[in-house]
Amino acid sequence: MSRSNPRFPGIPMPRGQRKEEILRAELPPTLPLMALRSTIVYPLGTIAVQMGAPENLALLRAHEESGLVVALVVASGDGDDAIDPHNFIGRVGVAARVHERINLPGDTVQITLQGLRRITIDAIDQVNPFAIAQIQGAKETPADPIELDELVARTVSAAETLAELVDRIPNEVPQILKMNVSDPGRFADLAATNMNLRISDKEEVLQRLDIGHRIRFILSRLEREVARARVMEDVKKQTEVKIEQHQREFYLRQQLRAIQSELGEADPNEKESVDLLRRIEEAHLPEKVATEARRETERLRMLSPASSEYHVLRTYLDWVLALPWHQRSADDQEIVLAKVEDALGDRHYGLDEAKERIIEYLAVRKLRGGDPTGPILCFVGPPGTGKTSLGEAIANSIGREFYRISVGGVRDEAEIRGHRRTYVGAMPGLLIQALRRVEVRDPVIMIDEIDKMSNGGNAGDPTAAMLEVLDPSQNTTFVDHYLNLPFDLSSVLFICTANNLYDIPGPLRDRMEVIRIAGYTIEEKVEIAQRYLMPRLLEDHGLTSDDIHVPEATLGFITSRYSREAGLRTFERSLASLLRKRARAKADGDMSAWEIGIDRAEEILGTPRFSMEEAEMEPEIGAVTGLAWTSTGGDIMTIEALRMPGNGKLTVTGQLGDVMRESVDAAYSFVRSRATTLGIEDSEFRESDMHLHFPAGSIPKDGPSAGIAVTLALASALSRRPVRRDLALTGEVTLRGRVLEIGGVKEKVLAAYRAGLREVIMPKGNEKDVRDVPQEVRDKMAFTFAATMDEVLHLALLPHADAHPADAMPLNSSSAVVESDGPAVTAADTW
Ligand SMILES: Nc1ncnc2c1ncn2[C@@H]1O[C@H](COP(=O)(O)OP(=O)(O)OP(=O)(O)O)[C@@H](O)[C@H]1O
Repeated sequence: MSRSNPRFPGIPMPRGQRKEEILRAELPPTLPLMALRSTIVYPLGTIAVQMGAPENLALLRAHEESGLVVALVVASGDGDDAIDPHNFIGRVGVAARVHERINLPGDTVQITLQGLRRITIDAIDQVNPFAIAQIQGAKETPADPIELDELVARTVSAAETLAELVDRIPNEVPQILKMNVSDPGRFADLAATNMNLRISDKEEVLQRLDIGHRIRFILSRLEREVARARVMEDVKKQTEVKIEQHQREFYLRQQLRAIQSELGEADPNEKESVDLLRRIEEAHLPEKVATEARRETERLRMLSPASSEYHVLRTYLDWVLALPWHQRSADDQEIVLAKVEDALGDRHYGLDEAKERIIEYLAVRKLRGGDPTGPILCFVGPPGTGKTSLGEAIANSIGREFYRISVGGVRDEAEIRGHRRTYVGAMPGLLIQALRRVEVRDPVIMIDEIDKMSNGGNAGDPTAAMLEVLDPSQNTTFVDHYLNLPFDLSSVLFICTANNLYDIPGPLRDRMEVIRIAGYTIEEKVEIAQRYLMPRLLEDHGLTSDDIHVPEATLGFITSRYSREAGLRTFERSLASLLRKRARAKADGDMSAWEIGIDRAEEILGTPRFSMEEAEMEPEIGAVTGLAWTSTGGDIMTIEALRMPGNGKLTVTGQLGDVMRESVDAAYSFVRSRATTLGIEDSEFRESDMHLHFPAGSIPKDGPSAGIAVTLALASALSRRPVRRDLALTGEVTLRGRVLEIGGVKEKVLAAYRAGLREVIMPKGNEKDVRDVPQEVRDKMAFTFAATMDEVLHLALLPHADAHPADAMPLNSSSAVVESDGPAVTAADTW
């Protein structure tokens, strides 16, 4: 009995039957069929296999006698497929003898198989419980001897190369092959067994009865393996070189560091990068940020501290580490609405609608918790009306930091989004700077003057960048150009402020929840001064109410004669001037109680800047009081029309925009069309020139809402009929005389009221807007809502008055002229 040689499978131990005996042995006509899945034994070879398939186990159980001979075949497919023995009919198998059975745990039996001869399966006699096949010895075709030599030589040479290149193939294999060249069939089987072919190739070798074909097939497989092994070898070599280089550098660097530290010259770069890496770990940065920071630290280590790049990188890392990636002061869920309500109420007079809407907005934010989508709050109103202080109060009451960014005049996208690091002196944008300053990621950031941001230009569109900052659907991954890393801005509560809603770039305006703050009446300002401004100012100046007392009448005098504005800025400044005087005196030892009467106030503040009653009340020809709506609130404005001999020319002066100029032309045409009704001779138009002037010429004016005032002024001058000056007008007029709706009603009415006027004519379409005017003002004023210009003319134009000859007579130049507390030139004002 031969045993398997463990070193060379298929080479029997030189014991037991000899080859000739085996080949000569008679085979019975039927043999039990045993299908193997992952291996095969060729004639004269020996292998040990473990049997687990039920049919093979059944076969072994049925034939326990020693020396059992079976027909071995190779089953294709994977292990789970059932085997149909009929598939093997016509195929080549191996008659093999079963030796040595060893029972193993788990219903497995290990047997040793010795291959005897190739056989062909002719038929299947039985299928269950194991198959029995009719067989006969296979007839092999010998190879062409000339071709054979070459094939064998090439196969041996390929085997030698492979044995050299591939570790799995023992170096003795080519030797064994050489020793068996005299039996080419056997030679081929030995090569197939020892050269590590896959099972499908081994099966192919088994099937080939033509010896020449068999060897050629093996040769093709070996040559393919040689080619593959060569490629693998090359790759391996290259990788080894690389690894060697890395290792070399690593060891050298380690040595360098060891030497440096021995000499007390430890690399400062090294220390710095170690320190940075520690800070990166401690900062618990988001994973992406930490990875980037680590990478940049590694780069820093390589750079010379003297290089400019080193400093750029160092500053960058400082920015990354200083930003509040996680730090928060409070959660949206923690907002206590009652506290906000108290804070807003405690510090602000009136503004009921604004307060209400702020509370509603915060309520929604609180309910939505971590998902603060929704509109952006925007306070719109004239300067000094409390927008900033509302923002501060909100931040305080919800326990957040407050920060103000002014974007007025910003024309470069980089101011918002930062410069790329490649620029010299690059910095992050305003937003990231603000976050570094406040050190938390959830502050209240007030973006001031968003209406004065210029949109578009060579340097990128700041509006688009602003939109990305403010839009809750985009700002979770806001990427500043300098940082080049996404920062989540969604926890920031943004509040924008603007003086003029219509100057806010459209895309931004669409996403805003606008809260309008219109301005205060004199009475309101006095009340605010008593309740809020004075106590605060006293404290700021180190005074108490015992040191100085400013009675209500004086407060009213100061606000109407020193500041004519919608807000409280100038008023507050005037009061501060009073208190400074008092503080100085107190510092000099004056401990008396100052009572500030009107005279005393005038003494301290100087001559009043505004006359007592601004508006002219006496009817005049060609002078009309219009109402304007500017970015500093509402204002009254006199429009003067003058007729003089000439030839029908119309001159307009006073810095007007296109829309206003066109409305003057339209007004002139309308007046001509109503000439008969107004009692104007047709010759008047041909023989007179008209000059229309809008005083306060330094302030640009535009918009259509001066329409009815202009028409009235022209009609008055041409018809020589006086106009009522105790009323103010606003409204757009069409060529055919229809009066159209205008904006800014509340501001305009408050301006008229401040100027002492008690009657206003406005378009019928604006009747609804009067609701916004404070009740106490409404109660004291009369409103007329006109649908047509004819109604306006009827109401405002008085009958001819001989006392007012109008021809070429200069108008009273003291007629009310707009005075402005704001800058000399404000943005496009709207009528
Ligand atoms: N309703 C109010 N009650 C009490 N104080 C007020 C009120 N409105 C404004 N103030 C005070 O007026 C001053 C100016 O207000 P604030 O600075 O908030 O104005 P603003 O609207 O932000 O102006 P700007 O548009 O110029 O920034 C502040 O001292 C503020 O406290």
